[in-house]
Formats: sequence, structure tokens, C-alpha cells
Amino acid sequence: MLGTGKIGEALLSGMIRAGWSPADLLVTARRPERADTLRERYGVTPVTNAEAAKTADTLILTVKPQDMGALVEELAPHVPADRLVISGAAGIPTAYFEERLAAGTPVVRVMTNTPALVDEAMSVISGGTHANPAHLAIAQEIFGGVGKTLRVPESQQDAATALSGSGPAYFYFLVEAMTDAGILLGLPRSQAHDLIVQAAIGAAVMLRDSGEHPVKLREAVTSPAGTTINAIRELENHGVRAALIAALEAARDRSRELASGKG
Ligand SMILES: NC(=O)C1=CN([C@@H]2O[C@H](COP(=O)(O)OP(=O)(O)OC[C@H]3O[C@@H](n4cnc5c(N)ncnc54)[C@H](O)[C@@H]3O)[C@@H](O)[C@H]2O)C=CC1
Ligand SMILES: O=C(O)[C@@H]1CCC=N1
Repeated sequence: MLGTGKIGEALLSGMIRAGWSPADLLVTARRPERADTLRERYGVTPVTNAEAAKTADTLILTVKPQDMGALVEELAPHVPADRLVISGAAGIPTAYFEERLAAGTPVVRVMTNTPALVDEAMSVISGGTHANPAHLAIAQEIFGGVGKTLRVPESQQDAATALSGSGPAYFYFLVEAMTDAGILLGLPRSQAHDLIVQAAIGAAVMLRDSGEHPVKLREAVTSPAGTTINAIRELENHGVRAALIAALEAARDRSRELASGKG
């Protein structure tokens, strides 16, 4: 794991929960204190990027897109062409790595999300030019340990980033806003928070397990001349549906921009 920050640590902890031996996992970090923390917390071995490049079978790059150029430049002289390189960065295409690493290097691009911390990630996987089914299977095994995986053509990665990569943030934002609404309606903050979080969990499980379309689920909540339809009318009046479509389009566009190296 190279660049073990929030996503790298979430994946690392998930791999250990899924049965990977810490003795088989190498990590790199920019700050020595961070490396010490990872060693103490997980029993993994901190190494330099160059050491990882030379010795690890699979390199998982989890630095920010803006830091990827420097990392790949540092790795390039050391990575043998038979090493699998997995990038977890938003925006950056597999071709970026193929152009900078040894000819024929297999590259897999994965967009995961922070619920990897609770084994409920959604990880979207695409292979580059030299990634064969065995390479994709390795990525699927690693990320399958922290949640669901889906293989998509790389052309869909920016959209997937907007939907599931960033997706948890939208739900946290909604919970925050609805908790504020609870305050306005006179509930204590902690109670408002608990009510909304449990409503979110209940709705998420219904969405996953009921087999019903979201429209049907919403209709079942929306009684004639009842409370819900008044709320829905306000959401439509305020253009919330259009706002969400525009928001995800903006996230998709930013992912595309990151590919072109815009910091
Ligand atoms: N945070 C999220 O929800 C998601 C993030 N991602 C992607 O994951 C990547 C990492 O994001 P975060 O974990 O949020 O960022 P982060 O900043 O928490 O982690 C990146 C880590 O890489 C380290 N680093 C940077 N350059 C390095 C180098 N040359 N050598 C060693 N370590 C280095 C930094 O010190 C930092 O600890 C990004 O590319 C992002 O697009 C993907 C899905 C979701
Ligand atoms: O905001 C970001 O750029 C990263 C990628 C997807 C989620 N977080």
C-alpha cells in the first residue's frame, strides 16, 4: 500500500479483517510518525516506496491524484513489468501509468469509498491494456474483502467516482441538513441525529433487500393528503432532484479534470 492515508488505511484494515496476514503487507507513508502508527496499529511493515516497488507482488497506490505524478516518477525505475499496479486515485486513467512505467505493466484502476472501514465499500474496477482476467481477479479479491465490487469499462470510471466514490458524502450532507431541520422543529440535536440516522439505515436496508423500486418504496410512505407529500412538494419546488443531477455531473467533471493534471 503506497501512500497509506484515509483510503489506504481503510483498505489495509479491511484486508487484515478479511484474513490477509500483516506479515505479507508492506506500507509506505510520507511521514515517519505515520509509518510508526501503521506498524503499531496493524503489525504491517513500513518500507520506502522504492523498496515496495522492488519487492511487493502488487502495488496499491492510494495517494491523492495531485501526488501521483511524483510517486510514479519515484517508482518507475524500480517496478518490474510483471508487477500488478492498482491505482485507487480519482480521475487518473490506466494509460497514465502505462505511459510512465515499464512497457507491458498491468494496471488496474479501482474507485472505492470510505465505507470500506465497515466492510460496506462499493469498489468499481477497470483493467488497463495489459491487465488480464487474473489481474482483475486479484483486485476483486482485495477489494471484495471490504465490500461489493463491480467491473465496468474504464470509460465509466468518472461517473462511478461521482456516484459511489463521493456518494457517502452526499448522504452525510443530507443527514446533517435533516438534523438541522429537526432542531428547527424543536428536537434536541442528539435525538434528531438518531432519528434521521435510523431512518437512513432503515431506508438503505429496504433499498437493498426489498427488491422494490425506489419509487414504490417512496409511494408506500406517501399517504394521500398526508405529511410526506407536503415535504416532497417542497423538495421538488426547491429543485432538489435537479440539484443532485447537477452535483453529480460536477463531480464527474472534476474527476475528468484530475486526469489532465489540474491540481
Ligand atoms: N477519501 C475518499 O472517500 C476516497 C478517496 N479516493 C482516492 O484515494 C486517494 C487517497 O485519498 P485519501 O485517502 O482521502 O487521501 P489522504 O491524504 O488521506 O491519503 C493520501 C496519503 O498519501 C500520502 N502520500 C502522498 N504522497 C506520498 C508519497 N510520495 N509516498 C508515500 N506516501 C505519500 C500522504 O501523506 C497521505 O497520508 C485519492 O487518490 C482519492 O482520489 C478514492 C475513493 C474514495
Ligand atoms: O473527493 C475526492 O476527490 C475523493 C474521490 C472520491 C471520493 N473522495
